[in-house]
Amino acid sequence: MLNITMIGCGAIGVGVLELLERDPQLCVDYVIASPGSEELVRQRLACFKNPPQVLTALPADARPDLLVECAGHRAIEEHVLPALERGIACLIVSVGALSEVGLVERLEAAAELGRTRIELLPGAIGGIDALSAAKVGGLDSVNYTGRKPARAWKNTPGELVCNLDSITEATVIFQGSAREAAHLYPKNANVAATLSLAGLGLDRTHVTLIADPLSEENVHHFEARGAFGGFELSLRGKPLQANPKTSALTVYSVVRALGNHAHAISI
Ligand SMILES: NC(=O)C1=CN([C@@H]2O[C@H](COP(=O)(O)OP(=O)(O)OC[C@H]3O[C@@H](n4cnc5c(N)ncnc54)[C@H](O)[C@@H]3O)[C@@H](O)[C@H]2O)C=CC1
Ligand SMILES: O=C([O-])CC(=O)C(=O)O
Repeated sequence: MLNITMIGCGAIGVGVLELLERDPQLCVDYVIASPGSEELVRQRLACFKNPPQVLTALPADARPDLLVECAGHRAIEEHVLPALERGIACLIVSVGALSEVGLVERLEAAAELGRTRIELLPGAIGGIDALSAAKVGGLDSVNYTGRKPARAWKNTPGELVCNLDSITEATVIFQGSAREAAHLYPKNANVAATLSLAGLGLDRTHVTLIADPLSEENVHHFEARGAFGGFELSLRGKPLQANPKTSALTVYSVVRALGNHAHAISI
């Protein structure tokens, strides 16, 4: 059995815990919450048969097999970097945090120091295996478009581009590099960052973000061209009820990755 620590327990975290209840090979012992939110998180977990312990930091003597981040960009600096230095293998969904200049190198150095690894999860997108394989032969272009219902862009800079409550047609709210998208939209452009880290890099991956009042889905579309040929993928993700910014596939991606660490066959 693998002992797991989970950072953050919101829409993704609760969804993951619900699914892991079925798997005797995976046990989440600790949930790390933001200071001040511990009681709220304990209430969220009250319905679980064996709720994890809720803390604000990993105890100094704790030695989980895996740490999985489901919290947000700040959690990478706060929890993932120190855990890597302590030799704890980490899986993260807030991949957009790696758009901060120098953070990739610091994570690499921390993992080398701790003789461990950090795994960037695909989250809401697919095709990362093919894209990163295509990169080996050389890529010419990767273009990504993220289209979400207007409500998913609340409390983002998209509110300065258009009135999200009154737009009647799909409206482009951002065009630029994946690095800029991930920085401006930390809760909506992790996919852009993941595609760029697998492919052409944060500065050469072109990103378009769209608020679509007529859509009920989070649609992730990308096209890649290179020595391998070309491919395009359109993924129409169902948003989570608990957080319309986040697609349900992100939860399943975390559960799949954790299962792959525990089970005899990984796929
Ligand atoms: N790679 C991907 O495809 C996707 C990645 N994400 C990432 O996952 C994150 C979480 O998504 P949701 O669960 O939907 O958000 P949420 O807002 O429902 O839950 C996040 C939880 O983490 C907690 N939290 C935030 N910062 C923390 C910290 N530094 N330490 C401990 N706890 C912290 C919050 O209090 C909250 O309870 C997003 O912010 C985004 O960065 C989200 C969707 C897709
Ligand atoms: O969950 C999704 O659809 C994708 C998402 O929020 C992100 O890329 O940050």
